[in-house]
Amino acid sequence: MTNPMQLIRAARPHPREKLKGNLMEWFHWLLREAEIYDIRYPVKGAFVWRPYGMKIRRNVEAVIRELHDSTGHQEVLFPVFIPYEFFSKESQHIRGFESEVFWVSKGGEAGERLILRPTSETAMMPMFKLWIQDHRDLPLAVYQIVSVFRAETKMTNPMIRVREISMFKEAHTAHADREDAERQVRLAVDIYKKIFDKMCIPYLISQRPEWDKFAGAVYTIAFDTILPDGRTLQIGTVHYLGTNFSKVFEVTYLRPDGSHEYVHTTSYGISERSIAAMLIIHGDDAGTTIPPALAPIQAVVVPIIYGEERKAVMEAASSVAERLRASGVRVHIDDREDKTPGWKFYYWELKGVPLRIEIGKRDVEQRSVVLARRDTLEKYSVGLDELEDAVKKLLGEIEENLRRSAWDRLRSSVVKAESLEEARKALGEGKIVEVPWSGDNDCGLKIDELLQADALGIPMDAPADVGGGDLRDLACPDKKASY
Ligand SMILES: Nc1ncnc2c1ncn2[C@@H]1O[C@H](COS(=O)(=O)NC(=O)[C@@H](N)CS)[C@@H](O)[C@H]1O
Repeated sequence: MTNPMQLIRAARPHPREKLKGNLMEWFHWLLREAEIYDIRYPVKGAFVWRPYGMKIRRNVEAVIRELHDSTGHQEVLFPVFIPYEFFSKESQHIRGFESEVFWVSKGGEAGERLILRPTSETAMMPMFKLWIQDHRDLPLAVYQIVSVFRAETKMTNPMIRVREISMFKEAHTAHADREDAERQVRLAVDIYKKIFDKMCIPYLISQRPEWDKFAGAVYTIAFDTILPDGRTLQIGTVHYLGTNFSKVFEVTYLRPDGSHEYVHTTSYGISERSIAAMLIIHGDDAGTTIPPALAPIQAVVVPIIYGEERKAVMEAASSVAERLRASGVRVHIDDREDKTPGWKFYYWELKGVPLRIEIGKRDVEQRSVVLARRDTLEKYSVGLDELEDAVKKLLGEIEENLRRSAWDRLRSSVVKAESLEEARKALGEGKIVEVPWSGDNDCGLKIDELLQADALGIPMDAPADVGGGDLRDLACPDKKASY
């Protein structure tokens, strides 16, 4: 049998030059031109999801729901209003969010002070108190995918830093003790790895330093990715909250020995920022490539028609689309008569459709089709008999290539430094630098200051006490000869 797939155009991926210029200018161009999201809505930090964007978002939500529903989480829906007296109970939490809450200024009962949830720990705790009586009610794990509201003081940025976070998946869990709560933390980290792996987003996992953890948390584990301009983006966080919230909300459970104990809680969140990361990381000068698992259209059929053979070509195109649909591929035929094939190629590349199927008169005669990959731009000629297998094989290769090349780029952005000079040089080259740290906070802050950089935290694949290396005194030069 002849090789079912003949390579007819070698790989020559689109350049990524425009992303290196002004990344956010490119990103806003993509959102507008690919009709994903409209940033013209006249409220600061609030934006519109257009139909194509909504389809991408629903696919991401489906992955998030599946991974939560299959690991013991129950989906709930809480009110958007939180009484201020609830919100202000946990001192660290209120300090961390006070300046960012939206207030309901009218419509509440006389004197009732309501805020719009910035996150829902203080909305859920009073209900956990009602739902949890004894150890048999634990562990409790709920999640919701809702809008939350933060009057971000920093500059807002479409889909990345918004004031109505409209795809905020927040999970909240309660446990009998720290050990079980930390089991949940490890489960949450694993769920986030799976979500980002599906989105082909590479990540660094670190435990945030004390001075940069979530307000009210005992500790925060964060997923960061690295954008083409070298900036890091926090795309998900997992918090162990200890009994900080259960104490102030008096959420206890009856133990078998008759004593009452405070529950230990966790919370973990991800938002539309992860979709922004996916679109940017797989972006290029012609648009983006949406990983097949999340692509609203996985294969777009473009009939190549010049003149009278329209009927034969369109019949072949419909038959190819039907066969692929029947095999579970999300496929679309672009049969617009007022657009040329070239225009259509550009249009669907912009929207990130991972695979294009071209069918012309010659293909009909030879009973073959042309498959064009969006990521490498390679083109193959495939016999109709091999259609479904070839399409599925290529979609798998595209996903694998997107993931691997994104990880390669991330790994090449992180270097270890053994001296202050090395660290400074690497930072100057836009790298992420890993330096040994004693774990002492003052030292950590001093390292930030000396290097004029913000610490992401302790790499999670390293033990918590990352001490070691002679840079541990870096931040405390008075204790040691300076460099
Ligand atoms: N203004 C924002 N716009 C878009 N995404 C945001 C914004 N603020 C936070 N996020 C995303 O939401 C995730 C969770 O937010 S958080 O503040 O870190 N954590 C919480 O709110 C916890 N209650 C867990 S649900 C962050 O990791 C970040 O990826």
